[in-house]
Amino acid sequence: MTDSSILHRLAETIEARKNTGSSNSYVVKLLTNGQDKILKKIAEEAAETIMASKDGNTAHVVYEIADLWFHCLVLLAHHGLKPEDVLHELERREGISGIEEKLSRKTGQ
Ligand SMILES: N=c1c2ncn([C@@H]3O[C@H](COP(=O)(O)OP(=O)(O)OP(=O)(O)O)[C@@H](O)[C@H]3O)c2ncn1[C@@H]1O[C@H](COP(=O)(O)O)[C@@H](O)[C@H]1O
Repeated sequence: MTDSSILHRLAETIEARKNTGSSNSYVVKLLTNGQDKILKKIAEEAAETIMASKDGNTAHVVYEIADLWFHCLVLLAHHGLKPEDVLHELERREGISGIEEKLSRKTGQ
C-alpha cells in the first residue's frame, strides 16, 4: 500500500538536490531559477488539474495533481519548509468544521 512516506522521501531527495549542482536534475534547475519559475509551474499545474477535472478524466486528474504536489514540495523546500509543516497544519484543523471556522473568523470569536 502506498502511504504518505513518499512525500517525505521526495522532500529528502529535493533537499539533497540543494547541495548538488547537477545539470541533469530538474529540481536543481527549478531551485536555481528562483521562486518565480516554481510559482509559474504551480499555476500551470493547477490550471491543468482544473482542465483534467472539467474533462472528467480521472487518470489525468491524478497525474496533474501529482505534478502539482511535486511542485508544491519544491516550493516548500525553497522556503526551508517540509511536508510535515503542512501535515501538522492539517492535523491542527482536524475536526474543525470549515463552516464553523469561517463563521468564527467573521464574528471574531
Ligand atoms: N516527482 C517528480 C516529478 N513530477 C514531475 N516532474 C517534472 O516536472 C515537469 C512538469 O512540467 P511539464 O509537464 O510542464 O513539462 P515541461 O514543459 O517539460 O516543463 P518546463 O520546461 O515548463 O519546466 C516535467 O519535467 C516532469 O518530469 C518531476 N520531476 C521529478 N520528480 C521527482 O524528483 C526526483 C528528483 O528529480 P531530478 O532532480 O530531476 O533528478 C525524481 O527522482 C522524482 O522522484
